[in-house]
Amino acid sequence: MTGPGLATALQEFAARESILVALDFDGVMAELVDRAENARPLPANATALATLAGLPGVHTALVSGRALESLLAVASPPESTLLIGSHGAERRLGPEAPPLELDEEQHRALAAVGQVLEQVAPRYPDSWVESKPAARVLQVRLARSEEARRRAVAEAEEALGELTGLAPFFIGHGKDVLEVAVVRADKGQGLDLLRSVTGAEAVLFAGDDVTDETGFARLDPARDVSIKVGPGETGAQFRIEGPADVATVLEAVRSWRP
Ligand SMILES: O=P(O)(O)OC[C@H]1O[C@H](O[C@H]2O[C@H](CO)[C@@H](O)[C@H](O)[C@H]2O)[C@H](O)[C@@H](O)[C@@H]1O
Repeated sequence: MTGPGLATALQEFAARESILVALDFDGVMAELVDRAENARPLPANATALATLAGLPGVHTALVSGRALESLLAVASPPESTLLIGSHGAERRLGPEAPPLELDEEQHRALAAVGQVLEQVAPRYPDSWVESKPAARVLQVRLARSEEARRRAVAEAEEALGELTGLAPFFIGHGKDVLEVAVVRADKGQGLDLLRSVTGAEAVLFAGDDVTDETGFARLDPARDVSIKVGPGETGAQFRIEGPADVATVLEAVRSWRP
């Protein structure tokens, strides 16, 4: 899995009385796939998460850019697992998840953004637009070439730049996606919220995408553990190769629980 540095950090983390294990979904719990609705957690990751979720003093969470509804559908998380969706804009911290409410101006901005992306997508075969409660996402993973993916995103950004007179919207880049949200949220805020509602002494967070960097930045290396999954620049302390290594990390935490 890991170097000795990560093994030691996990052992120290697991020894704390109350811990939060928070995981990104796509590219961490699940391998990336062409269509978002087809992603599923690797069975070993799902089992390891469920085992941790049942231990005293262990809080578990999924912290995802997905809409909460989509996260629930693909992840089938344990009942007690806290959920952060839409990069922090949606939460399920108990049996009920309060619906995300947009004001009229935000609805108008979301519709305009959606229209722009819907105009760009057909020019790049097999690109499509995903709808989320507070965002629209141009999905270009299946576009013909790297150049086509780059052009689709650049074209969308240029057209978005011409929109005026709307409520603010926020552009984010993920893996083969351009995401435009009308609610400002990030995974760092999501982790802060989870830390405060759980009262956990220490937090482990694993993520694979640029959007996870705000989460890594919120962690304190003296007590928390941040893990980048896969390649790419990162501010995380540790790195593992891919989703297939996640279960090993979770099992290590379980094995060192007092
Ligand atoms: O924060 P995450 O849980 O990693 O969610 C981020 C985005 O996940 C989805 O897109 C990504 O996964 C898809 C399925 O593997 C893949 O096809 C796509 O290229 C990836 O970017 C989701 O569709 C987005 O809305 C999320 O923001």
